[in-house]
Amino acid sequence: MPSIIRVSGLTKTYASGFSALQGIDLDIQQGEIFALLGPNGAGKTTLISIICGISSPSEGSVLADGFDIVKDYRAARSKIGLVPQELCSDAFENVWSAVNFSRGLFGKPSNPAYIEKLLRQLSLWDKKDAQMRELSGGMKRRVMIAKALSHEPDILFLDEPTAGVDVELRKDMWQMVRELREQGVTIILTTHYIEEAEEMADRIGVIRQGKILLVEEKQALMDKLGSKQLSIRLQQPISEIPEDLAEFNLQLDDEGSNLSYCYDSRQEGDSIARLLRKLTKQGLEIRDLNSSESSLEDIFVSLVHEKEQ
Ligand SMILES: Nc1ncnc2c1ncn2[C@@H]1O[C@H](COP(=O)(O)OP(=O)(O)OP(=O)(O)O)[C@@H](O)[C@H]1O
Repeated sequence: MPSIIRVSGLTKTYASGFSALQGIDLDIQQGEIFALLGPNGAGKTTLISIICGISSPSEGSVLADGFDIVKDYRAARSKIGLVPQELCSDAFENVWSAVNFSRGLFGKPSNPAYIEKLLRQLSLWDKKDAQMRELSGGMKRRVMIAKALSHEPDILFLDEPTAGVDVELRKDMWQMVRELREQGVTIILTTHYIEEAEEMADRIGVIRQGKILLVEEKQALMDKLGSKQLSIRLQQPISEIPEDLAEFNLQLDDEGSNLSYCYDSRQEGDSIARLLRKLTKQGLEIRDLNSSESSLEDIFVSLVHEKEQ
């Protein structure tokens, strides 16, 4: 797939001297949902602000659909819609005007049919005459999305789209984002909800302290770093792990009545079968078995932690 955004050697040093981005290289592919995942202060908003032309880079370059965001600012910016982290709009303006006005800002000719389609798609059509102050938080967020899409961009940035949003609305937002992708819009979202990245993204980039730690297909990331755990409940508690089982990565918990076996799901081979045979040989009777997979959250925490060392 071709890259629709190409970030090369991007750095950002704020006037305070703080270095928020330190040599970012990143390619976003056309038509994907890309999640930029990182803890608070990692540099996500700074990166998005530069790509969207709100903040200027210190070094490096960004191409949006082939246009340089500094040299060809207008052309690059017209390709991009941004839903900022903070909801900002005029409380007394009505929905239709707010969205229509945003389109005008990009110098696009008025297109009421497109705005109507957009508002219908975002379930805002019946609110088109309502003032912003009359809307619920979820509706306001949808208006922000409509504003960001008003000039028909190919790329949509969503900065923390579901921060502080309840579970139901979050799921609606996810559905909406998927539908946009089906229409060919490339989506880049920042989040620190790992669940959101797990649920939505085709690829995930992890950023920390102004550096990209990794970029991977979501599934590959989960397969690559995913470990599994097998919980073995014993009929009778034991006081220590028998020496014969030393080769396995076992932990004894729950007052001796549970053995936890941690293994790499890709390299498991026949170790579980061997472990179970050895348990039987030791005369340990099994009451129950339960296996669980590590989530993206576990992976993320271990990754960020690992790089800190
Ligand atoms: N105008 C500024 N001047 C100086 N430092 C800044 C400025 N804006 C942001 N920073 C610093 O740059 C770092 C990255 O901030 P940024 O907002 O990009 O992080 P983030 O990953 O979006 O965080 P969050 O998840 O909390 O929104 C932070 O340490 C922040 O304090």
